Amino acid sequence: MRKILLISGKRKCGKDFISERLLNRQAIIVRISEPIKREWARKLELDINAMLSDGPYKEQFRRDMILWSDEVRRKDYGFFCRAAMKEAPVDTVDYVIVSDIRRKNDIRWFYETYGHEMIQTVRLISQLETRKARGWQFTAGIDDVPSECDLDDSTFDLELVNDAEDESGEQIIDRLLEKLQLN
Ligand SMILES: Nc1ncnc2c1ncn2[C@@H]1O[C@H](COP(=O)(O)OP(=O)(O)OP(=O)(O)O)[C@@H](O)[C@H]1O
Repeated sequence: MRKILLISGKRKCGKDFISERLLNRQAIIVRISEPIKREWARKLELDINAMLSDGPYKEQFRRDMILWSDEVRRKDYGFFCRAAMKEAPVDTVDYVIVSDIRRKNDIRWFYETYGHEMIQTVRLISQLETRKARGWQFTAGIDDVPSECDLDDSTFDLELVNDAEDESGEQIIDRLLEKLQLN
């Protein structure tokens, strides 16, 4: 593993979309939300595949998962970062893309665990209109809590606007690779 990309951004700004288009470059995607969803699915006997997909199924559990995972994080802020990295075959690839960075403590855990040289932070930004067109609507308890807002005042190695609809994602991926010099 040579580099870890930590990708953050508000809901529907394209974190999964962009991460998936980076995949053919000796990379895997790691999602911090995965161990959370697995545990939740096990406890409540939910459909784990629907929970992991980007469809609407997971949305009905989002608020409760935030509350429960915050409780776990209060005792151990790196718990889910550690679990997600442990589950993934990170040593078989050059690049690890963490596609759902949401908190300052997530970034802190990666810096502390892997060192600053290995980490690049990326913030995706989309206008409200774009996010609405992609299905986002403001939800109290989700859009106004730390899991969505903690990184609003942070700085990143790279901020990238993802407003243009570009099914191949090629333009934005080229800009990302060029800026981060990952080619
Ligand atoms: N540049 C783009 N061109 C075309 N469609 C896009 C682009 N970026 C994102 N989308 C589409 O917008 C929708 C939301 O993107 P995505 O699921 O990646 O967002 P997200 O940031 O991961 O959201 P969440 O935080 O809710 O999981 C998806 O249907 C995706 O295909």
